[in-house]
Amino acid sequence: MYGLELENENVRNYLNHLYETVIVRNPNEVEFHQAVREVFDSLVPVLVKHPTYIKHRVLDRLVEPERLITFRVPWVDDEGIVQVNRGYRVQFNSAIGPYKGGLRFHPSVNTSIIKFLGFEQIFKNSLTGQSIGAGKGGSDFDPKGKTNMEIMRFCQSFMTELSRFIGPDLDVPAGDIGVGAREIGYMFGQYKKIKGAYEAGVLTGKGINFGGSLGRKEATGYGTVYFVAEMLKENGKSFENKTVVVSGTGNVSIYAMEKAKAFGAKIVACSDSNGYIYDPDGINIETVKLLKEIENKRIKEYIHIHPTASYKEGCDGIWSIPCDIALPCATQNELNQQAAKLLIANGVIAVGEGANMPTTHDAMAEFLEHNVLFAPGKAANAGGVAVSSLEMAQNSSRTTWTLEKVDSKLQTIMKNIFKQCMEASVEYSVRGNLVAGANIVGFVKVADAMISQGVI
Ligand SMILES: NC(=O)C1=CN([C@@H]2O[C@H](COP(=O)(O)OP(=O)(O)OC[C@H]3O[C@@H](n4cnc5c(N)ncnc54)[C@H](O)[C@@H]3O)[C@@H](O)[C@H]2O)C=CC1
Ligand SMILES: O=C(O)CCC(=O)C(=O)O
Repeated sequence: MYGLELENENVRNYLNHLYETVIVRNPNEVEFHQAVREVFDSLVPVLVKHPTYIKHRVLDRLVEPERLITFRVPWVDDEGIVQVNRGYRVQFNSAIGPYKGGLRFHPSVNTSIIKFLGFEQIFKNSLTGQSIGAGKGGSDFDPKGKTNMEIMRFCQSFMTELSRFIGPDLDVPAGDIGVGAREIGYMFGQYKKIKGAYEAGVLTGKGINFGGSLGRKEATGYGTVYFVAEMLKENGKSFENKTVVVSGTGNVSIYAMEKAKAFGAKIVACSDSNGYIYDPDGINIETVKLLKEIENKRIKEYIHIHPTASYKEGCDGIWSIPCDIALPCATQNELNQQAAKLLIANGVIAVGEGANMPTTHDAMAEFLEHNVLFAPGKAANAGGVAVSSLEMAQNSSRTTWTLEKVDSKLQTIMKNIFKQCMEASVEYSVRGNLVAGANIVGFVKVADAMISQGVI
């Protein structure tokens, strides 16, 4: 017993020291520090049991991206004025496959955001069971208020530079915040023009008529709900007749709402970056799709179509609405400790992260302490990148699968992820702690591959 405590302490010291090094080497990158801290916290028992990971300095290597590329993105707006943004691609880890991860266009994008997202992607992509490494990228470009032609010119300029660094067997970007099928289409067109070849597998999330996969658009949101459904089932519960609050009204949120509703839940609230709507009768998802996917309007317009609903400015208030299940699906650190306390006081039974790191460290601790079922983003939102990998498989074999086939594979993948996370939580004596389970399973596969491939 004493021996184990000593080993635990040695491992903790090693991790604390490494964490300090990460802070010193990556100053001011607070989101990246947060993502690293969460993973380190979970890995103590793994390193105690398998000191070989320390001997091979796997974590020391893992926290250092293989490559971080930044570049200038000049473009001309509709007034003929030259604008300049900054582009990023982090190629974090290629131990188990080509770099894979989305592109985010949002004014908040900086090195810290891109690195935290790329770091998360290592474990997430590993969890999918597919052969995909980890990358992430984007730009501080703000798509809000830009015309279609401005978006196209920006995407073309962005891809002109990015095209030097990507390829179907090298690095395969996709969408994220601010990047959907339209942007992927413009970037794909530019890549094709530059390369003079039709390399369908260079991007995923493409339009269905030029190599995109059926079911990719829905995959992240549906996958999140499939994962949460497994977590509820394990605890003798389900979505049936539950009240659900979902933040965001983007790609992930809309399809999480759609699947949760199909599973018998009532969605009472959703948001955008300006505010949130509350509809005690249940949100009409077709109206949300119309406003957001077709008309590109703010969510406050919803109340003009459904007068039973109300609208409030500001996004944080959404967590004060009583619900059984909360699905944060908008952005990082959108659910803080105060919000967690409110949700708990109002009787929340489960939280599923559709977004990447939407829950702050303190808020997550609050949920775990109060036995709220908690599905971490790395596991719960892995369905998107998993179906991206299925898109790559279809592109390589020049085939197109039916929606039923893709969705059935997605369900199997999400069930497997849940099962593995659960089993790891049991093996390492933290039964039901899926944060630890996800970090452990995601880590072990990549770590073993890194050791097998030598010091590179
Ligand atoms: N698109 C995908 O396949 C995947 C996305 N994710 C994550 O899911 C989250 C949402 O991504 P998407 O739905 O693709 O993006 P999106 O651009 O389609 O939608 C983002 C939504 O979040 C809202 N939002 C943005 N900033 C906000 C803020 N500061 N406060 C409140 N709301 C805000 C926007 O108004 C919008 O409704 C992100 O964290 C992303 O990294 C994770 C896995 C895959
Ligand atoms: O589909 C992909 O490649 C990436 C999805 C993504 O960016 C994510 O999982 O956060």
